[in-house]
Formats: sequence, structure tokens, C-alpha cells
Amino acid sequence: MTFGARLHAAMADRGPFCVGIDPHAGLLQEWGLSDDVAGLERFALTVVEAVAPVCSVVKPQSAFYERFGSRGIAVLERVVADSRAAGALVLLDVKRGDIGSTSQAYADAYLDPTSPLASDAITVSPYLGFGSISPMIDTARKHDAGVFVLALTSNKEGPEVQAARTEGDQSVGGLMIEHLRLLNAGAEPLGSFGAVVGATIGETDVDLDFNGPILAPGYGAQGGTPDDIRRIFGPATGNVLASSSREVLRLGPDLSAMRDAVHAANEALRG
Ligand SMILES: O=c1ccn([C@@H]2O[C@H](COP(=O)(O)O)[C@@H](O)[C@H]2O)c(=O)[nH]1
Repeated sequence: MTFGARLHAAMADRGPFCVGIDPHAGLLQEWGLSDDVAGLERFALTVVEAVAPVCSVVKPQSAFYERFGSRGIAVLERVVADSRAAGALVLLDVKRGDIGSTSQAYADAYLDPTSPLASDAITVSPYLGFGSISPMIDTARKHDAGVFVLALTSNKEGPEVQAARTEGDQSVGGLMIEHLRLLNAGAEPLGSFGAVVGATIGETDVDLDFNGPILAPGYGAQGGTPDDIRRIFGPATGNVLASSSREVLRLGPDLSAMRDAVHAANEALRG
């Protein structure tokens, strides 16, 4: 089953809300944990226990694990494996992008099912040129995994690059969406090649109905609301996976508070 089909089914079953598992140093402190590998492990596995059995997708942010070196990566491997075992899809937020030959190594690291960090999907940066991420697209296709391409990101600095105009007088972010439209053409019920479009971007003239999934970070702590999602994405709202990290994680280590937040967000987004 393709990633697009698995995601479509998971969102219909569990809802369109994704929990980011981002062990910020400040959150470890708020939870009364030490800012070391033991604290990281306790934090991350507690979040997995709370949310992975109930939400469609979890999105661990690799940077927060990488900062502890190889032992942090070992914790990330458990987060990926335990989340998948609990029935959640794992979207690993690594935002990789490089020349093609190196992109292939990233693809092997995250999308080959025999890799210790094999995930259902990853985030990638197309800003070395969309063609540079082809190895990740091709590897995802080969293994029924997914790729989410940074298009219109949630941070205020994004438009400096993404709103710049191409020779064809298209925005750079819009051009990324056009590449994705081609990759997803004819896929049923949903393509596997997604875009990252922030829930905070306000208005856009880009047609976001490209038959692919849309990761919308910026929901919650960065200010994005269910109304923003409906306004920005219009007819593509059904393909949107709204993502929030700190808004849910702050409720821990109370398992039921985190789980209730997932249910409430799914209800608000479905409404
Ligand atoms: O455009 C983007 C792309 C990725 N992110 C990531 O999402 C989470 C947001 O965390 P919150 O605590 O909900 O603000 C984080 O991992 C970012 O790296 C994004 O915010 N915007």
C-alpha cells in the first residue's frame, strides 16, 4: 500500500492531527527531567506511550535527538519503532537536501525499510533544486514511503526565498507545488508526495489542491487555528495534516492530558 493510501486511511480513522515529538531542553526542565540522554529517553517514550496509540501520525524532530549524539539517535530509533508498533505513522522531520549522490544516502538512511531509522515519510528541502531530491522521491516510491517537500514554511523568514519569483513569474514555493502536482497525478486516493505549508502563512495565491498530503506545522504554539487551516487550504483541507509539538508536550508528563489534547484537536479540525 502506498504511503498516500496509508495516510489517507489513518487520517480517516484517527484524525488529521499530528503530534510533533520535540524534546526541547526547556520542556525537559518543565517535566522535571534532566537535560541528558536519560531525560530525553524518558520524555520521548512517555509522549509515544500517550499519543502514538491514538493519533494518525507522529513527527519526531531529529535535531532534538541529534544534539545528544549517537545515544540520542538510539532514542530516536526507539521512538520510530515504538510509534509504528502502536499504530501511528512516523513522519521524521529531518529536512534533508543535498546534491543527488548525497541525497541517495539520506534516502537509504530514512526510507529503506532495512535501515534502523526507517520511517513512513521524511521532510526534505528542495532548495538545491527540485531535481536534487529525485533520489529521495525515487526511493520513497520504491519502498511505498512518503516525502514532504518544504514549500511555504511557517517561519517568518520563509517568504524571502519561497515568495521570490521565477523566470516564468511564479513564486518559488508555487513552483515546488507544481512539481508535486505532476508527481501525484492520477494517484488514488491520495499521492505520496506532500508539501510543507505552514498554518501561519495567511493568504496565498498558490493552488494547494495538488492531490498530495500537506503537512501544516505552526498549528497551536505558533498561532495557527482550525479556521486558518480551512481558510488557507480551502478545497484541499481534507488533505491537511495539522501538526503541533509544544502545545501538546507542555501538558506532559500527564498521559491523559496529552491524549485528550489529541482528541480535542482532531475534533476541532474535523469540525
Ligand atoms: O515550516 C515549518 C516546517 C517544520 N516545522 C517544524 O514543526 C515543529 C513545530 O513545533 P511547534 O512546537 O508546534 O511550534 C518543529 O519541529 C519545527 O521544526 C515548522 O515549525 N515549520
